[in-house]
Amino acid sequence: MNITVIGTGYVGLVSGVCFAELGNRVICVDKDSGKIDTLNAGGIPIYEPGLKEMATANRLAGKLSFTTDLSGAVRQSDIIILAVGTPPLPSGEANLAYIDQAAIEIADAMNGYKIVAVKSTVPVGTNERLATLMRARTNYRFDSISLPEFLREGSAIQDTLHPDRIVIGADSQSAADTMTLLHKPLTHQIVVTDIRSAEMIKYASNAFLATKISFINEIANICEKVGADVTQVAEGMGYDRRIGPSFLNAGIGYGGSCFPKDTRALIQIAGHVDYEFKLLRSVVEVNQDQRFNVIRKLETIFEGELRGKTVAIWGLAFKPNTDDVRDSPAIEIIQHLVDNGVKVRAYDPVAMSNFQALFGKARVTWCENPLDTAQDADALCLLTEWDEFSKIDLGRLQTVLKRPILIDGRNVFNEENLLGTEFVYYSVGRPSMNQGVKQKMPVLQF
Ligand SMILES: NC(=O)C1=CN([C@@H]2O[C@H](COP(=O)(O)OP(=O)(O)OC[C@H]3O[C@@H](n4cnc5c(N)ncnc54)[C@H](O)[C@@H]3O)[C@@H](O)[C@H]2O)C=CC1
Ligand SMILES: O=C(O)[C@H]1O[C@H](OP(=O)(O)OP(=O)(O)OC[C@H]2O[C@@H](n3ccc(=O)[nH]c3=O)[C@H](O)[C@@H]2O)[C@H](O)[C@@H](O)[C@@H]1O
Repeated sequence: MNITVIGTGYVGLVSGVCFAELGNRVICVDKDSGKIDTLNAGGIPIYEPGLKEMATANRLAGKLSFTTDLSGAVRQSDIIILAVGTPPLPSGEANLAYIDQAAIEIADAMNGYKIVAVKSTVPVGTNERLATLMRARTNYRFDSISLPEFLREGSAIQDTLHPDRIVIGADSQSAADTMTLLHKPLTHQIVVTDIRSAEMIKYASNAFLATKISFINEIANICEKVGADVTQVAEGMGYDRRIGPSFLNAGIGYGGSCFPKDTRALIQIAGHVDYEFKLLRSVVEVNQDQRFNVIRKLETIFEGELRGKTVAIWGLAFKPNTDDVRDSPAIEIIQHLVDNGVKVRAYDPVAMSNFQALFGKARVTWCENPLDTAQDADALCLLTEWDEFSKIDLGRLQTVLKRPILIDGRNVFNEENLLGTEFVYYSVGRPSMNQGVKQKMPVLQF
């Protein structure tokens, strides 16, 4: 099929490349000419394992091209996929300005029947509103499809080529059939729904996953007080097929461009129809507070006096295998530290320049590798579980730090790693793992 994908962020680029990989002819469009130039020169504007190789192969095979010419691309295609950003407004609502603009541009470029599918995450009712917007500008017939995306950054190709399910929201049977045919090589688990339900499935899925994370983080916080180990608790829970083992890793809370944005947007969507989503409000609140446990642990160790201390930070991306720092918990943690007179030394294997662009280069010492970062620091905080960090020899690390203090925000290290070291070690919800920490568990009263 001939497909145009509009927007070359994570979603647009990965789905465009994967549709080409499946044998379709794909044109990826972006209004950012810098991104298109990079793509045409064989580069990739995001860090995503395996994407560059697959994009290059399909581009050289003539199945994939990149352009800023939206109308030219639309005219050559039967299916238009919208994958532009829907970032949050200060109110928490999704900013639909980009998608509205793209829909207008598509309508103005129409030259015959097309399917217009929205992969961007949009509030319930948006597809209908976009269709109205387009119908006011074109007499050509088109069908709207809600095509929510469930890929994760860092494993985006695997998630796209082997999805758990594909959701197609449609009000036209023939358009639903065409989209089913397009996705058939990927999975048999194709769910066709009405458009509003498809839009809701996306928000409900992200909100549920965020709920799992905040739930296990609260369990971890209680574990720290009652002397249980959250990793054992999560394992024991996860064998129950009704619960499942994934998304039960306690840590510093979720970040990224989607969970924080989509949970807030769903609260707003509910609010617009006079429903207070109390559970989701708490999920957001718990998540917001969880990152400050790192600071609270530092304060406990330094008896409230952080000013003048040097703290090393390992990891700036919101998760490993991505250079994305949007809503990364590291931002607020570092902000709090520098605001309170702490000298911060930071390192991330791939996300450093994106972090600097967002946070500014001043006020932090940027380092070249994990050990250089830890040099003469009073404490080290691990915020992203990159493989590079888990492979570090803690015996060696101990010798470069001024004081062997390690706050492991992602439960990366185990007892074996710590054996023979003198680390003051705190992790998340694993009080029995705490080393060198004077902490007496209370006698539990019933
Ligand atoms: N990042 C992710 O992992 C996932 C994102 N989503 C959703 O997918 C959507 C896109 O997200 P990202 O890929 O992260 O977006 P992004 O913000 O990284 O990229 C969007 C791209 O669209 C381009 N764009 C905006 N308006 C345009 C126009 N009129 N014409 C051509 N290009 C235009 C921008 O220049 C930008 O390059 C969002 O709604 C997001 O919530 C859904 C699942 C996963
Ligand atoms: O809508 C989206 O954009 C995407 O959002 C998430 O994908 P992503 O944000 O790329 O990454 P995740 O792997 O879900 O991690 C999100 C955050 O949760 C944290 N997390 C995840 C899992 C866990 O057990 N514990 C935990 O703290 C991660 O560290 C990270 O900060 C969803 O997993 C995707 O299905 C969805 O398509």
